[in-house]
Amino acid sequence: MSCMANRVLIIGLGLIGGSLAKALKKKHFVNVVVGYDRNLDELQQGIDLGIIDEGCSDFSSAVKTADIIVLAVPVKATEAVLFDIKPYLQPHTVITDVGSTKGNVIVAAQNVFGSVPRNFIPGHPIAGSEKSGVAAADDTLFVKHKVILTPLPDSDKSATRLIARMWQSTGAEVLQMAIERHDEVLAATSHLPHLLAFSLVDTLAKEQDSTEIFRYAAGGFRDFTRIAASDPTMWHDVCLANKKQILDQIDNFTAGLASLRRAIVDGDSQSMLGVFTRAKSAREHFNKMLSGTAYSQTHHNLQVTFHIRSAGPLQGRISVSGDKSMSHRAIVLGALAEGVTNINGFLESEDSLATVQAFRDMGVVIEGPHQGAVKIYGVGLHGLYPPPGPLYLGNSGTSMRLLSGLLAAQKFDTELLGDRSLSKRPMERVAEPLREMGASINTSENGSAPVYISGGQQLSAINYQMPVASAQVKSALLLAGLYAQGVTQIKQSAITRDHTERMLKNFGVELTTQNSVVSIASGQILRATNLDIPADISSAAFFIVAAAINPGSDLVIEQVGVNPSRSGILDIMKMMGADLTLENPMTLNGEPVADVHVRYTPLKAITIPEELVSVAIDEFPVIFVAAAAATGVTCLTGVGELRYKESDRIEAMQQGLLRMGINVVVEGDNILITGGELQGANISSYDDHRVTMAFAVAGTIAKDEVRIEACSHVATSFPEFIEVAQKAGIRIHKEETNVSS
Ligand SMILES: O=C(O)C1=C[C@@H](OP(=O)(O)O)[C@@H](O)[C@H](O)C1
Ligand SMILES: C=C(OP(=O)(O)O)C(=O)O
Repeated sequence: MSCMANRVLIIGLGLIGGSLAKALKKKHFVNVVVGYDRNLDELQQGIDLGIIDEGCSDFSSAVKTADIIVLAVPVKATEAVLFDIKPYLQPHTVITDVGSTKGNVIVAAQNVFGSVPRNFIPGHPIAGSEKSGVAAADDTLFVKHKVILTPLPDSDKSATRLIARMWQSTGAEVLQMAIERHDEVLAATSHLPHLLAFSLVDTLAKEQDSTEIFRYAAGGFRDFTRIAASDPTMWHDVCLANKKQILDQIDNFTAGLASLRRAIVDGDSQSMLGVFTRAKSAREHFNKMLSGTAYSQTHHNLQVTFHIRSAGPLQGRISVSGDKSMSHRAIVLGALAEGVTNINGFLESEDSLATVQAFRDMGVVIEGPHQGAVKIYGVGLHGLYPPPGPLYLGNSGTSMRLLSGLLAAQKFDTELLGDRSLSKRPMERVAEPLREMGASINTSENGSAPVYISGGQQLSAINYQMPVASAQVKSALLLAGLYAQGVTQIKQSAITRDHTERMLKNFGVELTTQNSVVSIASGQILRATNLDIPADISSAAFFIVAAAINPGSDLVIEQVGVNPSRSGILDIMKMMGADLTLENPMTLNGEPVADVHVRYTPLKAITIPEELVSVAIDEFPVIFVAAAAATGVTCLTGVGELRYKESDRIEAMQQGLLRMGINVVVEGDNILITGGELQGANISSYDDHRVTMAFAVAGTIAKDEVRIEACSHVATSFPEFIEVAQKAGIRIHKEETNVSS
């Protein structure tokens, strides 16, 4: 089989055949594009418009000389066309088709040839338009569209490659699928929506006052029914060709609609909201999951670059968004509670939204977030439903680890997936103690995601000495402990954030912490509550450092959570000489909160005490920047955990600071940073939100512009970073480049 093609014969010059002809000619994929159409006017138009090189009105010579034959005819006509071309087919000729159902095309080939020829490679371009005819041919129709090839197990491999290359030359992305799967998937994603559009328009058109209805039909109706203008004959054929799969999908949809109808009849708000809130986020979610990118960014083709110039003083009062750790926990505990939990101050970031989506996938109705307000209809400890597929947790380590603990105790199986960064992070640190409790949980070969959890295991309490200082591990075990027989005890080697413990108490759960051992007994019920989430100290940290290093600054960051298990940044900055005061202290749902007031004073280098590492763990990227701005050599030890975050944060900070002219020496986990004058530079974000924001702060005191590449990840924890930074007086702007064009 030759892998080159000289002549392509396209049988059927409709929209698809015509567009393919035009694209192949434009890309010079072959020397000659020959067209055939029963309708001689169409054929003549194809020649006149320059869409084909040659037209033929009888098959014999065109088929004999073709290297590739594309059947671009209605699926129902496939058998007749194959029969007609059979006498002239040459052994080397590769045949393909463009039909939107594949099972029947295979049957047609069997009927004509006895068995499917090895060089017949069925295909289906997922592209189209409600327009038809060769005049509508568009050579860009397939660009960035998918084409599914469904070769049989014994199909010729080089023939498959040739057809794949043909489609790729038109700009399409080529995939392969088994025939049955193709027909099932298409029934759900293409055939059902078309039938719904036809049926809706037909039903409304039959109403007596249909003219009125259509006159006032708004955009929603038009969007939904656009495809009802598609070719009726083609859709008639599709329905017959893919009957079983289409009927299954209609039944599935009818059942869904019937249950929505029931909810409306019963005035069952929770069920109605369940359908609407899940559907609202589902499209976005699946796009993210398929592209392996972050969760809620709508413009994932945009490359975001930050530009920062040295600022004047930072002044005034700012507020930063809600605490990420508490936002995750509020969703988890609200979902497990009995009753309705209202949250205010919820962080609407990629990570916390990943947790929201996971619980929606497990049947929990969650309204919002809307301007920080979220309402969760708790389902109780045993009310979660099996999710319809893997739970996709984007970039969020907290979601994956906390959920591992919770899901290990459920009756159903789950699979947890993450993006590229999360898929590299260690998950055995939660899997291993959960196994000790009796969980059935597997991680990948290198101990990371995907995490597979088999449900239906009765867990037993353990006494666990944590080898790493990790609030995520502790929290996972506390959640599992809610279900495990006995009293689960977790001993910490260092202080880690205790938001889970504090928040569980808000939900009425009793637990104790004594001599760094946290104990929780199972059999307790969580009762819904209302929660106010304070501003995130980890986000405030960027402005604390920025104000501390920019002469003349006087900045207040309002209502920041200053829980001592999180406030290491304040201690470290004070030790370095920063002028920092806490004002208006208060308590919100058991969490200490205060306004943080920072005024500029020169910083001096220190040796950071190791016991402050775990209580400032996420702030180290920006602490590196404070050290770069301080006089002298700052020493850090025991920060190895930084290597297991969204990036290797030691490496990321060292490389970036070196580019800015700062001497950073790393020996194992010991780091020496010599303060100095920072230069402008191009910096890589390492796709890490905290690294990005830390270098934005470094840019405020650099001599020349700092440019940070790939910054969209700030949405992981702080989507409004740019706006807040500008408000504080930082000269930062973002440049967006469309990488798809
Ligand atoms: O429990 C939490 O919410 C978090 C704990 C920390 O991780 P480790 O538990 O891995 O230290 C921290 O780095 C992360 O940003 C949030
Ligand atoms: C490490 C972080 O988060 P997570 O572990 O949830 O991904 C972080 O926000 O810095």
